[in-house]
Amino acid sequence: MLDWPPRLPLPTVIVPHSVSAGPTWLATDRLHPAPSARELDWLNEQGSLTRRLTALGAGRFAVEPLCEGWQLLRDDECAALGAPSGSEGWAREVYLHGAGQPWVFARSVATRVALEREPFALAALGNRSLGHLLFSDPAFAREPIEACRYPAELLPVAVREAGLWGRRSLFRRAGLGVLVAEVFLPALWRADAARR
Ligand SMILES: C=C(O[C@@H]1C=C(C(=O)O)C=C[C@H]1O)C(=O)O
Repeated sequence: MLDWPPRLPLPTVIVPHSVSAGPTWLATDRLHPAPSARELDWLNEQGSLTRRLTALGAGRFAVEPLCEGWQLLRDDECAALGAPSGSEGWAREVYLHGAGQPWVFARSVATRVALEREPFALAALGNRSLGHLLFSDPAFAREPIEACRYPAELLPVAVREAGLWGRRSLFRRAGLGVLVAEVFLPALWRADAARR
């Protein structure tokens, strides 16, 4: 029997998986569905998260560096930094631990061009909190906070989960922009609920 029309093999659709594109960030009052009041309270925190986590953990706060180095920044990061797509920058990824548990995953980035122009000790922080540096220097101005459901594939494997709330904001000092993104992990919500 003639096989006509020929049965073509199912097309293999290769969906390019680009982590370089990154998440879509929105102002916290434009998120849909809207976060709960408790989630918004954390997402909109204007003060130092380091300070708030330290208070929630009754003083038990620690920064655990996960990875740091030069890399090509994601498109959403370049856009927020006002840098050309594919710019190189320093990336610092850490857990912020409260009461001995990872409560927040944070990724902070700045372009190489900006760091060469306006030196800043981002690469030399180790387990000291970046928040102390940013909030103790009045020359830093913070831009509005944006949030998203942070893509699971951008999280460390140990805490990888879909749908976690992330927020970011840009801290500016002269020609330097430090973009700080923080993702709230389930242990933080449990600790916060237990405190209320
Ligand atoms: C920006 C702050 O600094 C925190 C400290 C970080 C670090 O040490 O890498 C990263 C993100 C922060 O949440 C803050 O305390 O608000």
